[in-house]
Amino acid sequence: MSQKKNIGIIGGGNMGQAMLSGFLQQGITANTLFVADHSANTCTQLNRNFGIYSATDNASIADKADILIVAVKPQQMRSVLERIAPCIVENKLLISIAAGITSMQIFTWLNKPNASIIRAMPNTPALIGEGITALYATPTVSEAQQQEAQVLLSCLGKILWIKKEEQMDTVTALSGSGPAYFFYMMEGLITAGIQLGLSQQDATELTLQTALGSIKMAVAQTNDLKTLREKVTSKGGTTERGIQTLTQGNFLNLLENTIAQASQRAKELSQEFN
Ligand SMILES: NC(=O)C1=CN([C@@H]2O[C@H](COP(=O)(O)OP(=O)(O)OC[C@H]3O[C@@H](n4cnc5c(N)ncnc54)[C@H](O)[C@@H]3O)[C@@H](O)[C@H]2O)C=CC1
Ligand SMILES: O=C(O)[C@@H]1CCC=N1
Repeated sequence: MSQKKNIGIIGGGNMGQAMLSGFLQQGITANTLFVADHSANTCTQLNRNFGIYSATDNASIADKADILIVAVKPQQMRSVLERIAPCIVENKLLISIAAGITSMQIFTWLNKPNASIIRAMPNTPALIGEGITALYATPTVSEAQQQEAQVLLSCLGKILWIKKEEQMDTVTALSGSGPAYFFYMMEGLITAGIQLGLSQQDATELTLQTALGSIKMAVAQTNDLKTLREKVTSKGGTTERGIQTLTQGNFLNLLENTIAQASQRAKELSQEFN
């Protein structure tokens, strides 16, 4: 991707670094990427590992950036935004990836009702360009800025625009947190395989390739998910017994509750750090 805008990221942690990797892999040049992190150690590592400019002073990075991504924890959002507010001049696009924190809170903490704010919810597969980022643009964001955000964040994988901001909490619970659920499930399958006599190496290879193959079939959409499941499930066979066990354990209910609870937590984060 070729672009001339300066991209700033405040917060060079897990998600900040996943985004940085995605940008660099897609050809955004290191001399247009600037990261602020309050840890001097992190700044040194970012500079060494990614060859980008990094500093502990948020305002200096906010000043340099045409597009500023704020990637600190929800609990740090208020103090970070209040301090960088003078740097958020007209035409600068601010993208927040913080779970739960609403655009209303961002406008209030910046004390800039006309600032251009986009809320984004990426996920860690951004690291390898296989993420999905949901985006919500506030009414102050121009068409051109939406396009800029879309082009930039497409470096991380797919993009999905959301029209209603309240849906961002569900999105956060589903795709923001989602990689953790898949990793957890794979951890569990590997452990089960080992407990039933497989070596760690064999259980891992069987689990990961099965996950990869299943995902590829699901994405190919030659059949819907139910049909794909039914094609594995022989009558009176092994899968049927396995699925029965999941059903008896209320697996689908558990998943529904998982997303509901994670979404509820996003709402709480917003209230806690108001
Ligand atoms: N980790 C994930 O999978 C995802 C995280 N998010 C959101 O991204 C944000 C960051 O999450 P993570 O990267 O997981 O957290 P993290 O803790 O790994 O990274 C946060 C970084 O911010 C730095 N930091 C803390 N206070 C700061 C300050 N005042 N000024 C500058 N830097 C500061 C920390 O040193 C740290 O490197 C959160 O708001 C989270 O909701 C969104 C989508 C996915
Ligand atoms: O767990 C969290 O709060 C963040 C938001 C989505 C993924 N990680």
